[in-house]
Amino acid sequence: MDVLKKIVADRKKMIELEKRKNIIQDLRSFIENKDIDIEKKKKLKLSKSIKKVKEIKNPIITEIKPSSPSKGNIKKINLKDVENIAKEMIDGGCCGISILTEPKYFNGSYYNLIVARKFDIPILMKDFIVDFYQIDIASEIGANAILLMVSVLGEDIGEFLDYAKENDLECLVETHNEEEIDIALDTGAKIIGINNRDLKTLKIDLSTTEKLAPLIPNNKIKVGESGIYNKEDLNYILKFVDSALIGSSIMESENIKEKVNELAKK
Ligand SMILES: O=C(O)c1ccccc1NCC(=O)[C@H](O)[C@H](O)COP(=O)(O)O
Repeated sequence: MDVLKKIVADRKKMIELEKRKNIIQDLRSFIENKDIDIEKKKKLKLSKSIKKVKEIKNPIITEIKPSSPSKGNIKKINLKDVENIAKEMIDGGCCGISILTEPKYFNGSYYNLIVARKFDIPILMKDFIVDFYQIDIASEIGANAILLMVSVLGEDIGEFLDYAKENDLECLVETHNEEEIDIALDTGAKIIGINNRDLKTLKIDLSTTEKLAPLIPNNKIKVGESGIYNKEDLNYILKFVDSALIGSSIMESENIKEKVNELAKK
């Protein structure tokens, strides 16, 4: 079984457990104790932020990613660290923060998203969404956008987009090839991601963005994802898309604020 299939199979089992445990109740209590105005934060829009930042800086969505199947452990972090990392990313000039919430393979957590939610920055809930229940969670914890993967949802992705819209969530619709782009375009997705990482082999090929971006009309917001390590990689990717999603290289950095600042500077 390839990595993506394994992640998705495990995620489906975990979600059934989360439903049985009524995890939404626990998340609500945690939010209450943090005194965060979720309704106010939910008004932030990732799409708007990308467009606005693009005029002055490189619009980068920085990712809080403690571990991954390709890298293993990237940075061991607790909730206080998450808060500090989110602050450093914002001070460095990111246009949005992506937060991994998948626990088994990425060591992510819904609680990581909630503690970063104190800041006024659009937040993308990065998970392997296979069930509407996860969209309910994203909405409860104040995410502004969610990731929907064509490789996981196929043609069903339209229903997930509609349900996300009903919940006032923007969607980053992720694609890896021409067929997936056709599906994304058929659904009317507004923000389309191109992942440079082959999720079966985990190999990175930055030229995926160059090959696929011209297939997406320019009235869409295009995001190049994965494998961006330095300014040269970023400048190459931003020749074809509006924004870039960067995780590992920022998380591995000793000084996150400086690294984000260096990348975000035009
Ligand atoms: O990152 C992985 O190893 C991975 C493996 C299997 C499925 C998804 C995976 N990553 C998800 C992502 O799309 C990235 O976290 C994101 O684009 C940032 O990538 P990077 O800058 O290369 O960490």
